[in-house]
Amino acid sequence: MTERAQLRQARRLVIKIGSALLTNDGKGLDEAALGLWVDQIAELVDDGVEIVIVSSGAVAVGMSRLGWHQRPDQLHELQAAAAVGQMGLVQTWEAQFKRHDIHTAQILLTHDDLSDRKRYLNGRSTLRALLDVGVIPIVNENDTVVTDEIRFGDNDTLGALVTNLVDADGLIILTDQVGLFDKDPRKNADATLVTESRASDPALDAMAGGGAGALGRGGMVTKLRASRLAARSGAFTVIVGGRIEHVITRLRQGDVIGTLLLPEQGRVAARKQWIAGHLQTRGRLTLDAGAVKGICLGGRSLLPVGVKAVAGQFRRGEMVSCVDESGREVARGLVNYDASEARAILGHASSRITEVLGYVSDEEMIHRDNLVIV
Ligand SMILES: Nc1ncnc2c1ncn2[C@@H]1O[C@H](COP(=O)(O)OP(=O)(O)O)[C@@H](O)[C@H]1O
Ligand SMILES: N[C@@H](CCC(=O)OP(=O)(O)O)C(=O)O
Repeated sequence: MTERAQLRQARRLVIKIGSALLTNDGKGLDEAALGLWVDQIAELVDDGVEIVIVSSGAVAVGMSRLGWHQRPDQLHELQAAAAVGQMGLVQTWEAQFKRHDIHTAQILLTHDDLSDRKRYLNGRSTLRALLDVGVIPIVNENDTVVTDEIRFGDNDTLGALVTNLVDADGLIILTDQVGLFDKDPRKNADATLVTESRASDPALDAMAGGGAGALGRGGMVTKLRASRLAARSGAFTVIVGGRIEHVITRLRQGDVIGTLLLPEQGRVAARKQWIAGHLQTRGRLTLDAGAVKGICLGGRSLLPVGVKAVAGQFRRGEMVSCVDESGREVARGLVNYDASEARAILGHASSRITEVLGYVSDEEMIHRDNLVIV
């Protein structure tokens, strides 16, 4: 498979759109451009792709609504502008998606939300619940409450953290340049486009050092850093020009536009490493000998039939420890059922889950992609 085919196969994508692009370089919200992206995103949704949008532009839209021509230095003025602009931003997203009968939801996050374990999990469940019912979350930083120290600093990082959070296949960063160049194209006429690279390649650091535009905050440095963060959960990143005609549709078709930055490891390996490193266990499943053998030696998923006991209180998607009958931990993984459901279906064949619970979420108690053997 060529690397661009990953875009054709993606089932869940995060699309981040920068301020300069959304506001047509500060001339107010570019509703026409936004409408064109929405049309293309609606096609992806039709195709079964789940989409999360990370939309910058609150400060820029607020500035334009308030008639401010220069980005203020004072934090409280920035926050005020963001509060005004966020209204315009979400109204526009909502109205544009309504044309396609697609609902949107506003999600405002701070760095604190993603570093606090409970809020992280809550944020994750909310986002997943929205995706499950076909709603498109429109995410931005919660500019009203953040202070200097806890600011993400830029929405590129937020986009990558959301990519990790929802376990997306990829992050698409739409910006005002057609992609990452080997030097800042606004200052160097001979700059050439990088079409594909490993996100981890150190040679990229020197290329991205050119600073940001007047409205954007991060420039390419934060986009590169975002691609490395996204790579931690095995996701690819594309940095691409949002003004390229049919940009999202063309990316989906596998066209070579923009800069594709690839993770070092395959998705499953990276995701397992990320799971192992990031999550604490919330409960314990005791497995019978057959299940231990199946998951440790056979690389199988854990089915309810192999579970003998359930301890602790956990929700769907949380991390549990799997122990053998002597209590020795053999694996950890993200469980598909909450604790009470798991207690109800333990020991049962997967074909009986509907009979026992009245519904079935997944055949597996823990899917093999979400299991780490310890
Ligand atoms: N190597 C590079 N390739 C492309 N753009 C670069 C590079 N170095 C710096 N830049 C600058 O990064 C800007 C995009 O970042 P930014 O202004 O933060 O946009 P956004 O609002 O989309 O996040 C470009 O306008 C460009 O001037
Ligand atoms: N939360 C801010 C984000 C600013 C920001 O990161 O902008 P950008 O570098 O254009 O993605 C806003 O909405 O204005």
